Amino acid sequence: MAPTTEAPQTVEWQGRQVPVWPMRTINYSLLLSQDPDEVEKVTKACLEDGYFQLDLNGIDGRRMLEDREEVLRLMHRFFSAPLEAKNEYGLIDSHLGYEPVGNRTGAFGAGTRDGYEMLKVSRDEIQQGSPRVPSPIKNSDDLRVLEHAIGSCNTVTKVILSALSTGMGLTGAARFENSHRNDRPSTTTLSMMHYLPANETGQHKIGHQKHTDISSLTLLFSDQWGLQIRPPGECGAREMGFVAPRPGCAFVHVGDSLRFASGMRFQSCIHRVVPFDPAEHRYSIAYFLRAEDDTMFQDSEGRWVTAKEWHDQKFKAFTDPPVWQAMAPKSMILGGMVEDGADDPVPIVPADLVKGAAKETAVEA
Ligand SMILES: O=C(O)CCC(=O)C(=O)O
Ligand SMILES: [Fe+2]
Repeated sequence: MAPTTEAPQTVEWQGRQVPVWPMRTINYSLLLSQDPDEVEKVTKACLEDGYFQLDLNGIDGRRMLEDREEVLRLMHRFFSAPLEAKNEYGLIDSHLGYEPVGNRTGAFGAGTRDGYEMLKVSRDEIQQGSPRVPSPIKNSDDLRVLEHAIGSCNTVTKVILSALSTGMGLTGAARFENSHRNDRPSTTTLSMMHYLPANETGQHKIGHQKHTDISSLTLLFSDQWGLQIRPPGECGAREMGFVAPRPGCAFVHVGDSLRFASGMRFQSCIHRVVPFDPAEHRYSIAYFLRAEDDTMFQDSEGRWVTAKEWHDQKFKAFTDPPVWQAMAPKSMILGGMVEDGADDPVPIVPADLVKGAAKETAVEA
């Protein structure tokens, strides 16, 4: 592996040095022309790591970056609206609608809840021209912002998917794009997340639980620290470490569906979100490119499932109460990826704001 990042190798978090994992950087403009070296590089990144930084600086990616800025502005406005307005439709479907803080398990496992609110907009609904979005962002300018962003994210992720098909030597109907056609129903969605400061949510509502994504590819934007990953290692995924935000880049990672579609050859990325600075509001945007609903693949337990079934079962595992979640196979939450040791090798030195959460981690480990 050839790491290409200027980020520090460790960073201080909660009183100890935590790794900042190096990773490959893929140039979007080169990928757009299917540059053979870049195709090989992105394929290797998915085979060996399951993630990479996508550099969108330059004429081809700049439009995506501008769309992202517009979405960020819209998010700030939306999330400051009253709860009743944001929750006008509630969670319409698991890939569509509003979820308040605390709907899922939190960053530090059983007994904690998540510390973010989230609005998801379905790509299919945007394409059909009748999206159900809450009134604070329902005017025509806002809908255009969402349409542009979803259009850009769709193009960018399809370019990556196409390079991966080529890199894996797939042809004709076997190419990954053929199970991600725009006119077929899917749970593909744009997800906008707002993590509240830990001192507002309290010590038991923090971050985002450790998981792999349901999706084929996730295109993730955030300027702020907080995302952690466990890179795959020879004896199972290694220690939790941070992903350094990079200007003009998106963090792209492989989710379960593409790992399954690759016959388990691609790595699915184990990640979670923790409060890097417990006093700040954190904003992130994730585009989840998902396979057509009726795509069949063999999951981590060897069962034949459709993309929609995997989506619904795993979403349920994310939102189930801890007792039920503990009964779900571990391969559900982590997509069959294996870990080496606990998330945090030594118990976290408790910072005042997350004292309860740190205790939970120590117990869990
Ligand atoms: O907020 C982030 O940076 C990551 C969110 C995430 O992992 C997810 O929504 O699946
Ligand atoms: Fe995720």
